[in-house]
Amino acid sequence: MNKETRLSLQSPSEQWYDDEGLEGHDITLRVRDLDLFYGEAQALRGVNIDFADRLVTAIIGPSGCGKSTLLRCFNRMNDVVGGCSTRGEILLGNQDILGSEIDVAELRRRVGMVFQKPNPFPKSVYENVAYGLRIRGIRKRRQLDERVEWALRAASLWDEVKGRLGEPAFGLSGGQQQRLVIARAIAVEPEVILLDEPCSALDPISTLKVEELINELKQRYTIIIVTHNMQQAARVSDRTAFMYLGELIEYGDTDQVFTNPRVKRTEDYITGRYG
Ligand SMILES: Nc1ncnc2c1ncn2[C@@H]1O[C@H](COP(=O)(O)OP(=O)(O)OP(=O)(O)O)[C@@H](O)[C@H]1O
Repeated sequence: MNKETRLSLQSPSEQWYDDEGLEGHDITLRVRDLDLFYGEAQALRGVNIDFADRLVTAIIGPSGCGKSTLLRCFNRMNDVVGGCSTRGEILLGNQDILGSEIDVAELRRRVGMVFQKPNPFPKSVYENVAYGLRIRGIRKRRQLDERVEWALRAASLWDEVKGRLGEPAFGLSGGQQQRLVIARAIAVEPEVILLDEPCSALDPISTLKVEELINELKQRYTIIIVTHNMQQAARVSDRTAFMYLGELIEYGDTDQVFTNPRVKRTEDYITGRYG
């Protein structure tokens, strides 16, 4: 985003947009003047934000501020909500993903999503990861085996499941299921990984494992995480976006946002004055 665009986004002390930490990173997703309506109700208001490759960006803000709505725009999950409409642009590379000509299945391969509750398919551990690969035309058993192993290793799960690949995924613990879902997403080589409260249903040890995994995965992907947990946002993210009532209020380096927020509203939220 050029400086003029940046400045035009800021009305003093109401909003703050700082993209200084983004140098040296490719911008994967560019959101421009994004408005979203559920019927008559406006849930996103003029959102402008860039997300960079090989960084983790946390989206924080009080309940109902539009975090999940924004995240769901990135792989068109809002399409299934009747009466939902958008204005503006979201560019993935050079392509506006809100366009009607977009192949939504291919978009969801490029932009993988992990939800609050682990949602493995009712299939074996192996088939959960192999499923998307088969859809992409990989049929040879050896190739599938290699790719499944690679994804499970990348999701830090291989050692725990290598002896039970044929068993139902539902037999895994919640934390293992969440890492399996992450393996399923990365098997098909996405560019962006969306995480919507990925640890809220997990115990502290599983949470730690998923956070460690996020830290490893960021070496290869653009990661965007919605979380209510301030400590988690501070631990796992490089960049933080604070939203309030559908607007992006503050965006900057995570350390700066947490230690020296530029907008009073961000400070109030971070210090627990509301939300
Ligand atoms: N399917 C829907 N239909 C109508 N309104 C919706 C729908 N989903 C969300 N909303 C509304 O849009 C606004 C933003 O909701 P959203 O779920 O994105 O917020 P959030 O910040 O993720 O909240 P939370 O932290 O509680 O998950 C809220 O006012 C919510 O009631």
